[in-house]
Amino acid sequence: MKRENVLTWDEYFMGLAHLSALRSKDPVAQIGACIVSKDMKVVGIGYNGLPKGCDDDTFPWGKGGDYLDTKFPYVVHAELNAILNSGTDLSGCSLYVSRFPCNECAKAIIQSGIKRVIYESDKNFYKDTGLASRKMFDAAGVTYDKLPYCVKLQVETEDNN
Ligand SMILES: O=c1ccn([C@H]2C[C@H](O)[C@@H](COP(=O)(O)O)O2)c(=O)[nH]1
Ligand SMILES: [Zn+2]
Repeated sequence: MKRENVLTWDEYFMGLAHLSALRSKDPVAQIGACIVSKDMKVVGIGYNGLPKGCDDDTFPWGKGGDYLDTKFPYVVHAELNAILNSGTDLSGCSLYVSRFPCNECAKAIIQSGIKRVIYESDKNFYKDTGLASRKMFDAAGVTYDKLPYCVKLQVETEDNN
């Protein structure tokens, strides 16, 4: 008899986004993103991190003080990294991301041809950045759906092997 109660597709792809987020060096926010094609193949994955050649130990990770001494001007957002890592046509794809995208990521999402965003945290959703994202998504016909926090990485035990 087959196993029941396996992960749904949404849980599976959001789970991959979470796994990717674990690579982030940001001490405050670890964001993961996973792009999925119409035929349910993973075509891009990413997390928030510094651009190539920018040393994790040299660049700042703080949020306070001078703008140039904070992480904000330097970190590549998870969604953008997933798009840049994909190297393929993303028309009609879905993007799973652990936090609702900021307006800069929204622009990249729209321009890449992604048509659906599935997110978990709505930390940005009601901020100006999230409002701008929604305004652009609505105009461009990109849908966005919130997933409940239901994804847990399960450690194998003898019982569930
Ligand atoms: O759409 C987004 C927005 C932000 N991020 C990344 C960028 C930073 O590393 C953190 C945000 O840090 P806070 O301390 O929560 O301000 O998240 C992203 O990947 N995608
Ligand atoms: Zn962003």
